[in-house]
Amino acid sequence: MAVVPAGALMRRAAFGVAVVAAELLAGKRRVGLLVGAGNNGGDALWAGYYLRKRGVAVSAVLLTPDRVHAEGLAAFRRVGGRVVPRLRDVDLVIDGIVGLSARGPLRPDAAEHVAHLEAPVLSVDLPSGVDPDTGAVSGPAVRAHTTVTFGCLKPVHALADCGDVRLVDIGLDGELHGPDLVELDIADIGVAWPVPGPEDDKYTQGVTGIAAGSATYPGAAVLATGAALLSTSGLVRYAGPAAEDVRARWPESICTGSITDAGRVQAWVVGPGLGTGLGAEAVLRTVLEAGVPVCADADAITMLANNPDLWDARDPDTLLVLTPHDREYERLAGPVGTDRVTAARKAAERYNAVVLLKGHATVIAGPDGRVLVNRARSSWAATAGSGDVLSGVLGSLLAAGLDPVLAAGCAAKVHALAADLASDGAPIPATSLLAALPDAIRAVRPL
Ligand SMILES: NC(=O)C1=CN([C@@H]2O[C@H](COP(=O)(O)OP(=O)(O)OC[C@H]3O[C@@H](n4cnc5c(N)ncnc54)[C@H](O)[C@@H]3O)[C@@H](O)[C@H]2O)[C@@H](O)CC1
Ligand SMILES: [K+]
Repeated sequence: MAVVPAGALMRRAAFGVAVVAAELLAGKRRVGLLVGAGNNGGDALWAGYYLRKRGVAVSAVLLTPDRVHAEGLAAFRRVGGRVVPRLRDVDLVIDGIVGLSARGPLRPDAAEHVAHLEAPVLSVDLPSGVDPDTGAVSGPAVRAHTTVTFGCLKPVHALADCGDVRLVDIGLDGELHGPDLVELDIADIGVAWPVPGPEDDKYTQGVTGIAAGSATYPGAAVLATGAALLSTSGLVRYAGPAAEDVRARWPESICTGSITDAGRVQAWVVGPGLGTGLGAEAVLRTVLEAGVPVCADADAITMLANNPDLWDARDPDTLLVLTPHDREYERLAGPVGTDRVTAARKAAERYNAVVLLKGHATVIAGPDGRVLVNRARSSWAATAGSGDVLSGVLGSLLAAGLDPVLAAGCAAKVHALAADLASDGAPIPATSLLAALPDAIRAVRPL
């Protein structure tokens, strides 16, 4: 703002909104603006100005007429924009209610206008009512078909549903500091995913150990072992009471009934279906003492939360990835609350571990402060056994020697992708998600 003429950034932003609006209109001609008190409303008014100049009919509801962007309103009126009490018969709504300074849900009068909309909504910067920093929705909020944002993506775009997000360059290059959150894309994952080279054999690619399952829950062991087998070409060892079931389903795995004769591994997965009794505690202790990276999931997290003495089994330099859902997180570190990034960071720091907090937006925090986010495109992965598959994938990436934050990010993304591919619009069990892992890995691998 110090180096460009006053108002220039807003007009660039608004021009970007108008271009996307024209594209969404696809020849239709009536646009309605919802205009709030700040610069977000100013953007909407200026977008209305540019659309008017293209011959679009634009009407605007001023939610706070006494606090409106004065220049934007004057420009809008100059080209024949109309101020109306209520939007009627429009083909597209531009949401300029609140932007980056928003706090809390929509106020009742704004909520009332939004509740009756039938046309698709194009949100300026973010869907109003969604928290810009956390993506939390704590009351009425706009549901955006498309969001146009400026300069860089904000946390809300990675954490919440903003519809199709379009980024408009307004000339901030060089003025922005590095990102607070990173979302891995397919190319990042394709480059990182371990595949065998000409010099490799079954041992050089990392041996994954699976300490999971019980007489009651043998399926968790079968799913986690299968996921590890399908994710990399390294060997997989299973140790535990589900050895018979695992061997029957996965003859290529090496199965033993007890952790004590499992043999050497390069990483352990511990917890899925394991139970929380004394035997399970002994297994967890053995795994933590092994001095190799550990992915601790499900019952392992519960045991670590209930019995802090177990932490003493771990050499503090042993890499640990914890993969809690919200209830498991709560046992470890208290309620997650609405700020999932801060929650994941807090637990990562407290336990000197990588924390993968599961959710529609999965947040991964490293003890070094790095944070990755992966927003699933669907919710089909929210099914029983899905977490067992995730931990198996993650364990095999740890065994292959991937950095644990990267391993967690790659596992979360490929897991979500496998759910999408398997589902194709219908509910799926975790076995189908598992079966889709090879397709998901093929989809991220470079050509
Ligand atoms: N900072 C920049 O460089 C640029 C900012 N631009 C726009 O400016 C926006 C930020 O503008 P402002 O800082 O003026 O603030 P906003 O337009 O986000 O909010 C305006 C005011 O609304 C009130 N408010 C907060 N929460 C509310 C709620 N839940 N319901 C009703 N009212 C609420 C507050 O009094 C707040 O100050 C960005 O989102 C973007 O659209 C763009 O023009 C491009 C350049
Ligand atoms: K908005």
